[in-house]
Amino acid sequence: MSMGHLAVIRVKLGKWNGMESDQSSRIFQVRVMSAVGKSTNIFWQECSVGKLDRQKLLKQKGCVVWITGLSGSGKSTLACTLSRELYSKGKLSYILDGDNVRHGLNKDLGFKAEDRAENIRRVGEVAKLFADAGLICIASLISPYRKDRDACRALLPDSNFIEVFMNMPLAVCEARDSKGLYKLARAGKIKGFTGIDDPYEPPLNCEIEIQEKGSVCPTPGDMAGEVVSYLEEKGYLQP
Ligand SMILES: Nc1ncnc2c1ncn2[C@@H]1O[C@H](COP(=O)(O)OS(=O)(=O)O)[C@@H](OP(=O)(O)O)[C@H]1O
Ligand SMILES: Nc1ncnc2c1ncn2[C@@H]1O[C@H](COP(=O)(O)OP(=O)(O)O)[C@@H](O)[C@H]1O
Repeated sequence: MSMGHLAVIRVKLGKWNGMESDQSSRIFQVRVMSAVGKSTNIFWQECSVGKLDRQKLLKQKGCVVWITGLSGSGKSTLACTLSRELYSKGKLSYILDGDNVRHGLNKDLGFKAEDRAENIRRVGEVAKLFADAGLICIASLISPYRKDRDACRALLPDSNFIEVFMNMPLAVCEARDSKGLYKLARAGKIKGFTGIDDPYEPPLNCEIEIQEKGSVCPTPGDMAGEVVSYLEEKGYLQP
């Protein structure tokens, strides 16, 4: 038995020292003490309301839509358009945007490789909780390193992590430069800017790739439509 994961065993009937009993169902629980990371002497707490119950209530399935790409590639635009489109269909989503999360939960992190890794790890854990809550969690971060994104994927049952790669050429992102950051990076005023002097590792097996057709970028509505079609096809928008 993995000490990190399986913390509660349910046994039908029988008496056993050290077990708690639920009189009505005659189901007994063994509470297993675990050590996870630096936490010792901890117990997993079960609740009778589970993910399936919440999904039934919300009439949808919890999952993570993870949008990755360069600054200016359209991550936030897709996230917002998708959230609005889902809302209009009566589906509940929540956006975890890198820029926003760095205003609170991750305000102690910068842009060194280890800070970016910790940024992605924390958002991956929070996204997992949102998916467990039954929501369609839209994570929108540069998330430049493949191994960090793959670690987030590994937190969830495989099909519940939908990686969307904003495959926009650097030249397009730089020409947009809506925040003026590329200009500062080119002038050497920002060091370690993704795509300029810091790496971006494209996904090898993403579920959805958004790219130009010819040299025309799909509209925000088209990009969101592609993700909604995927979610519909895979049954995420049903109980
Ligand atoms: N050095 C450097 N490199 C890249 N981006 C930078 C940097 N410094 C600040 N910014 C701004 O921070 C936003 C990216 O934050 P993320 O949390 O998504 O980044 S990461 O996933 O940890 O790499 C990013 O927002 P987006 O443009 O929405 O991607 C930038 O506005
Ligand atoms: N599909 C698109 N077509 C045209 N312009 C877009 C599209 N998506 C985003 N943009 C524009 O590009 C800029 C950067 O988009 P944004 O969503 O902020 O990117 P990111 O979150 O990846 O940094 C914004 O000015 C936005 O309006």
